[in-house]
Amino acid sequence: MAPVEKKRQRDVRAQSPKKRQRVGSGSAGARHVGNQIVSLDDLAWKEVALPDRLEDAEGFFGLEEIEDVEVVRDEQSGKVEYKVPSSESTKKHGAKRSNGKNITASKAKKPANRDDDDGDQWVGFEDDGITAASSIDGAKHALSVSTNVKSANKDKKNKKPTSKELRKEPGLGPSPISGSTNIFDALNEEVADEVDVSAWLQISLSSETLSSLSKLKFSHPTPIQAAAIPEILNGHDVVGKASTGSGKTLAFGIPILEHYLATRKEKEPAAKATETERQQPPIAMILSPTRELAHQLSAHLTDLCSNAASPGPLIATLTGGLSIQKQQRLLAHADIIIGTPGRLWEIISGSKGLTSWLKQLKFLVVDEADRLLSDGHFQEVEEILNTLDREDKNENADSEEENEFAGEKVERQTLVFSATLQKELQHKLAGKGKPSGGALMNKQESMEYLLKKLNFREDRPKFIDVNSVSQMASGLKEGIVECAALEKDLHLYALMLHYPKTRTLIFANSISSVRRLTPFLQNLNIPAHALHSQMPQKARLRSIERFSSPSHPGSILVATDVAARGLDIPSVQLVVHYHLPRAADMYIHRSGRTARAEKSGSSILLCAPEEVVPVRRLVAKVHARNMNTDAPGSKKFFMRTIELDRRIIARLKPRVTLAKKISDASLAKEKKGHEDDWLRTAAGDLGVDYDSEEFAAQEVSKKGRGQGRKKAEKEARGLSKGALQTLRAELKGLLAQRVNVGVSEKYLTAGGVDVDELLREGSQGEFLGNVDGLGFDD
Ligand SMILES: Nc1ncnc2c1ncn2[C@@H]1O[C@H](COP(=O)(O)OP(=O)(O)OP(=O)(O)O)[C@@H](O)[C@H]1O
Repeated sequence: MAPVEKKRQRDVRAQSPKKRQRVGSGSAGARHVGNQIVSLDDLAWKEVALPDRLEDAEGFFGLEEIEDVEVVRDEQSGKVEYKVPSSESTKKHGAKRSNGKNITASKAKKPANRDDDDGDQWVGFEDDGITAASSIDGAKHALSVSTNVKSANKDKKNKKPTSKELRKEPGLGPSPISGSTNIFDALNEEVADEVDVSAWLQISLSSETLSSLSKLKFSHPTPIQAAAIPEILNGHDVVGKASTGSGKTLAFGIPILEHYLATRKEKEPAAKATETERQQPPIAMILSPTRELAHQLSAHLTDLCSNAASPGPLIATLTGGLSIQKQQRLLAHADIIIGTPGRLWEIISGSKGLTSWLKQLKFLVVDEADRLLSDGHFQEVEEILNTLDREDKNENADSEEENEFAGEKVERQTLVFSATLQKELQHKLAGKGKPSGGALMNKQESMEYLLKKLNFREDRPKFIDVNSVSQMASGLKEGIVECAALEKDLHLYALMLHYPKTRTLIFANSISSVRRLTPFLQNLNIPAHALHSQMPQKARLRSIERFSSPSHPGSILVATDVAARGLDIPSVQLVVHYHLPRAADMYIHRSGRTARAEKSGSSILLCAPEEVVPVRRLVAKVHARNMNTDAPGSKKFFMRTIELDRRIIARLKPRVTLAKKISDASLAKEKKGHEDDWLRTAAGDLGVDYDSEEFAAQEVSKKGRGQGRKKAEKEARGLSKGALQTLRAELKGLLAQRVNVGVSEKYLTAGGVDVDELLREGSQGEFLGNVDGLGFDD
């Protein structure tokens, strides 16, 4: 390998401690100095004199060069070593490191060649690969060194760092290496993958967590993270409320990771133990209202943890629709359990040894707490909570009711998060009144009840509300498209054409609507995927995967409210409410699938004339505080009415009519197939013959509700294969045709490309009437 000559430049970025650690461990090669391999920092760097005219150095402070160094990289491990001629190495370093074991450098035990570096704070390079930065204090120390150097650089005219100071930095800046192996560039790439995380120093976190955050490129905590993490680390119960997409997952995920790092890092790999050998109880249990959210939480925490620790915590995700046996095996060794209440309860109630371990949980997290309580999950949540606290019940209680709330204070911390919680609950919680029990509790009473059931370890959990003014993300723009109830499909299609190549989530209120709308849009060449709770779990995950795929930025997901909560799919730019959300909180959560993590996005309600009043009421509820307050941070709320040009709508109608006919026919045939199967099975069970024609004739003779729909279904079912093919061919022809918008020469095609062009060329007046674009420009 050719000897290389390299110039290095001080890298002024703050590096994460982990990075330093990694470089440090690479320098373990220094133990072999006698064999002419030295660490990067121990090479005989020479300072390069800069010409005077580079007085402010343009960032080139402390350029150093090195000669006669051979850079060797192990292809398999990627480890980099630096070889210098024997005489050079012994001249500079030989006397220093004859025995690797003795070279455990720390601030106190500096290598001999740094004896002249009095006052040096840098402790990142240690020869045994363990840096002082691996402790919490060390991390802060190391980061603050980098940060200080960075700010010193900003002020470089006043204070030029000495070469000694520069040597504190790893020196992996741009590298004009001559030679065939540009190994320094590879290292630089790694550094470029990380960001300055000094803004996180306000929270006391371990170096491993900081390193992970750096790799995730999370340069600063979000407000809910900054407020909640310290409270959780201090052992408090927390009820956290923050707008959608504001980072609530890591607000509880980071403290769980910190606990793991502090207590478990060195444990035996879990996979080695058998079920009966479980050594330690799980640290945390996280309850999620939906399967998709549970899997997403798991992925999010895995990202955080796997970057921070090896081995990282074992995360078991327990949701319905996937093999229960596999989940039971995972659960046996899990450090973190994430699950939907139904499957969790199924496993917990069927397992004998598990309960005693679960009682020792350190954290119970109730994500999307208000949803967990409603929508039929509550009974299972209650069962799980009762199980966790069973031993704590007062055996002498006179009545079952008294017993219900007689739980002793537990050790575990309880963390409750959502974008929609009512602060009033906190006050209620402190009150003496007994909740009115039974299934008919309203939502607020139910929440109060849940909070009591959660058996907080403190009398009053810390209530953190970082968005007391608005639950909606600040980058969200909202609008309404008014249209006749029977024209919603048409307007939906027109909207999709207005937003080509836009990742869009369409919400409908029923599974049957999702089943209908998805093929309808597909017939119109719109890349739609379905998501609802009756789909097999694997198909659900596949839909989300396809919808999220970066290679298909214009994917559409048609979903029920199963997708409304918590789902974090990158770059969803538009949410369309095909049906009005049933409640204000659902509007917030649905709309919260866009404009996440400080990005922007739009939410549009398709609204029939008779729905205008309920919409206004709903919107008023959501934005009530915004509209009534001058509080800082409140913005003037403005919901635009978006008018789609009638001429365009009229010209799209034939396509839509055909697409509907085709999808209705396919659905009716499918439905008939299912019905026949069901009736045949039922008839078989009863021991009678089933004749579908005879059954249909009897149905038709009955009068009453639903006969119109049934008739339409029958007609759709009656379309022959050939007729269906003719319709498809007709639609194909229409999709390929221009849609003349009258005055304009422009045209639409199903691909939507021409709409783009239309808008770009200033013809939007033609296309959109008097609306500015879609009304979201300011
Ligand atoms: N400190 C941070 N800096 C930048 N991005 C972050 C940070 N913390 C989290 N994120 C990102 O923000 C996005 C939203 O986070 P998360 O899903 O936790 O939001 P949420 O508040 O739980 O939303 P919802 O209420 O909809 O469930 C995620 O993509 C996450 O990776």
